[in-house]
Amino acid sequence: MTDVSVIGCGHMGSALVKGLARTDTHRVTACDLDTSALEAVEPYCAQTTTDVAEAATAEVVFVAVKPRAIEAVLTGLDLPADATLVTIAAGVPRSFVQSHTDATVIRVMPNLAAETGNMAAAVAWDDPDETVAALLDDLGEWVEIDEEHMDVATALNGSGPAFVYYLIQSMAKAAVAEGMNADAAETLAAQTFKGAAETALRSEESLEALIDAVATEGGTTIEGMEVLWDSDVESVIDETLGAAAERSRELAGGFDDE
Ligand SMILES: NC(=O)C1=CN([C@@H]2O[C@H](COP(=O)(O)OP(=O)(O)OC[C@H]3O[C@@H](n4cnc5c(N)ncnc54)[C@H](O)[C@@H]3O)[C@@H](O)[C@H]2O)C=CC1
Ligand SMILES: O=C(O)[C@@H]1CCC=N1
Repeated sequence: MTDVSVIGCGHMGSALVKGLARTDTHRVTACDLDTSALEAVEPYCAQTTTDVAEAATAEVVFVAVKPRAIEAVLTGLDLPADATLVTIAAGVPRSFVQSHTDATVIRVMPNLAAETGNMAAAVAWDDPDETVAALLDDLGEWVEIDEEHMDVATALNGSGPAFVYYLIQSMAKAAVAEGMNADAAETLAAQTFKGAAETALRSEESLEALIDAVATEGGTTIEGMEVLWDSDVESVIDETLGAAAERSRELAGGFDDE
């Protein structure tokens, strides 16, 4: 049983609390200044508190407040050297967080699918931490990266769910334009993303081979793929991730570690 606290139970913090509640190997303290945020997570955790000192006794402390609020939280958080602080804030360097705490700092870029155990997370740490690795395993899939790639991870898997929702919506809209009922179109589009993602994750085949497997010779898929290959979709996606990554770099510019 790992004692975990989550400071900041808004969109991302509450997803972490709910995701951790899916297994019974954690004792979670949820901390927020906003009592309505705490009420929303109360059924999923051992205790809720508005007092950051109560959250400071956990073995692993997730800080899940907005980047602009992180300095105030760190200043009020007195963690011992044997604690681990996990920072998930976009654009906030690990060195900045480390300069405010004696705890070991691990930087993670998670996403909202933590709530359902389907999170994609990028992790930057000095040394692998088995306890944090086990927590992340419970929340979904994670990969270790160098911190210099955190800006692009923030764009790819942190912001990524929003981009994917947009693509699901676009495919569903196209089906509706062909006359399909909107609910049916959204279910089919979303489930198609889920199924394709599951295959992409589990298959040994390359993505090109997976496309080929769908595209029967003389069939329908190749007609659609020709449109995609001839379009500027790839460069638009490149710009989309580029803009989000650039914003992460801009945010980082507002923090220094002194
Ligand atoms: N929303 C998302 O999809 C993702 C967010 N993140 C990161 O997670 C962090 C939180 O983002 P969101 O959940 O979207 O923001 P949010 O605004 O939904 O939640 C922030 C929460 O922190 C609480 N808070 C503020 N000051 C506090 C304090 N001093 N003590 C305790 N609680 C305090 C607020 O009351 C609020 O409930 C950000 O740093 C963001 O970069 C990372 C990955 C994905
Ligand atoms: O939009 C944001 O800044 C946060 C970080 C990644 C996803 N949401």
